[in-house]
Amino acid sequence: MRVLVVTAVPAEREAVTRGCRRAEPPADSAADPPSDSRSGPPSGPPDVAVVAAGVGPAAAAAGTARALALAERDGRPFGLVVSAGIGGGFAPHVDGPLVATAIIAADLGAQTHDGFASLTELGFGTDRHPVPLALAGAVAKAAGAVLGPVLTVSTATGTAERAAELAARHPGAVGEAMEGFGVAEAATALRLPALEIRTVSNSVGPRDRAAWRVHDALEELSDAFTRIMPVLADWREGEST
Ligand SMILES: O=C(O)c1cccc(C(=O)CC[C@H]2O[C@@H](n3cnc4c(=O)[nH]cnc43)[C@H](O)[C@@H]2O)c1
Repeated sequence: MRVLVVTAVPAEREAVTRGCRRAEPPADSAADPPSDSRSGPPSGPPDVAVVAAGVGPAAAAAGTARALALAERDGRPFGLVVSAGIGGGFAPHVDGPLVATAIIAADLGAQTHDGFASLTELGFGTDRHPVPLALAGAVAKAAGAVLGPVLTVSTATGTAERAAELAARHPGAVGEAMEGFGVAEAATALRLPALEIRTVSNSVGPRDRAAWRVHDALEELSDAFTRIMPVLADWREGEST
């Protein structure tokens, strides 16, 4: 199965690519026969393509849609789409990897007299995409990641008040970034499952660029992909979500 990984910037794409290349192939089927017929023989490493589509949900959606369409045209369709990169963590998740249990557009909607109304609440569509939960759980286990909703914003949070507002609206949210919902929108348009994995570069809250751990987060992103490649290799489209 082909996997499309979409990042925002080239540095994230290169980190993911490094991680994929380091991954050991799954155990040889001759040495380790499958434990049950359902799983079938272990497959080889997944065919992973990594693209840097740009920062923000619109660039992410456009870049994902383009990559998916070209693959369809070439007769080499993708079976899974992953939004990956650095992101902000909601306390206490202030470092390490995060895997989305839902991909939520947190500022897609309208300001009303009663506060923010999401696209879903307005009746104009959806503000959230589900993920294949069994796969997300297996990916999180392999990566040592925290599971929870990951928010997509067009405006990165820069105050404690905004962080608290988002956390109150989305109980259990573990992270914030700017591309996941765009990637998931494009994947959903082609009826493909989507995941989001982030490694925390900063805490969601007061703007403090000096406190960002971008290099560490990129190294952790690379390591996460080394760890999850065997999981992606053995996942079959249409498996229980
Ligand atoms: O200049 C700032 O204060 C600032 C604060 C948060 C994010 C940015 C970005 O330009 C984000 C660009 C890029 O990184 C991802 N990212 C990383 N941390 C966060 C975050 O806390 N909130 C949203 N996005 C974040 C994001 O996915 C973008 O690709 C600048």
